[in-house]
Amino acid sequence: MSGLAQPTARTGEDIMIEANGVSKVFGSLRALDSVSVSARRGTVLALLGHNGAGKTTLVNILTAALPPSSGRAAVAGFDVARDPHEVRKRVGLTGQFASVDAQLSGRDNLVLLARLLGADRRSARARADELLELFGLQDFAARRPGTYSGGLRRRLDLAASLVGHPAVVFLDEPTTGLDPSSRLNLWEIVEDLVAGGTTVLLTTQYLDEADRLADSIAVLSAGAVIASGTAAELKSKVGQRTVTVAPEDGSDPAVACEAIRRAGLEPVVDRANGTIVVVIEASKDAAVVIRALDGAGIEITELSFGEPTLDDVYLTLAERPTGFTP
Ligand SMILES: Nc1ncnc2c1ncn2[C@@H]1O[C@H](COP(=O)(O)OP(=O)(O)OP(=O)(O)O)[C@@H](O)[C@H]1O
Repeated sequence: MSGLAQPTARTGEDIMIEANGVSKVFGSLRALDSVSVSARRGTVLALLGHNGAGKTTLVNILTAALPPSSGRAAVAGFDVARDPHEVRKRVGLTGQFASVDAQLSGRDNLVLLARLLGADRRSARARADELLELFGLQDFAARRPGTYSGGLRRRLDLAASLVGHPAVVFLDEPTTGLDPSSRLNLWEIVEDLVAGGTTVLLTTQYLDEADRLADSIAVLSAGAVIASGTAAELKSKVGQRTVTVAPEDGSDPAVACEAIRRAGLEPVVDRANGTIVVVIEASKDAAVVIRALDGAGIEITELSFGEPTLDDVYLTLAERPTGFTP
């Protein structure tokens, strides 16, 4: 009789996902061109890119479903080309739930998956119940997945991918089509999972999702990584932080601008909104603007900060085919 073993990474392994100069060629098409990405244990790596950028191909290589044409990829310290079985034992893939039995209840499906992974009946039931509780699915355990809402199906799908205690989970667009509260619920589940040491590779079209969940982001375009880093690093590459002030009605914008300039910053007047926009390097520069206007006797009726968003990053960096809508 056996339970579900937790396959471990190679001893001391901290980099759980690594692609090094990975290329993939399909006939005359170079789907991946020398892609390098990595993720440490217990972190989320997000892959962003338009349709056809190469995300699925990279995921297929990292899950040992497809061999790279050249370059090296490893998961949990095991090379995908040399040790594909070891890799497959350690990865969880969402989107797999469609392949299980539609006639079985949610719980019985999880039990069946655990049995297929070699657990005895008792351990399989225990693992199913553990996951049902973790995902708040106890009340739906006896129902068939076909009767579930979209949000419940995604949760069951994610639960199914975790049956074998994978060290690395691949989430392919996990919240597409979900309502805001179901998205939030799934994000919290992913955050708990990562806090527990699981490493996640997330592909998403939602930049707010990458912003919230990802420790690092790689932007893929036409098979190549065109930018990578934390969300903050990517934002600072493409955009500037600004502070926008609205001086009181009737005040002369030229006087306000002169005061800001004397304080060492460069203002721009937005005539359409009657506001003044100042590019700032640090939060303390906002105080400089306020003090400068106060010193000139100008009241401020509105004050706001502008941060570049990941949308700015994506739209600036990613090469977009005609007709593509992010
Ligand atoms: N088995 C294959 N044979 C030939 N070409 C392929 C194969 N798989 C993928 N491609 C091509 O490789 C390129 C990258 O495809 P891939 O599916 O990796 O992109 P993607 O970023 O995952 O896109 P999507 O968001 O649409 O899933 C595309 O041009 C695609 O048509």
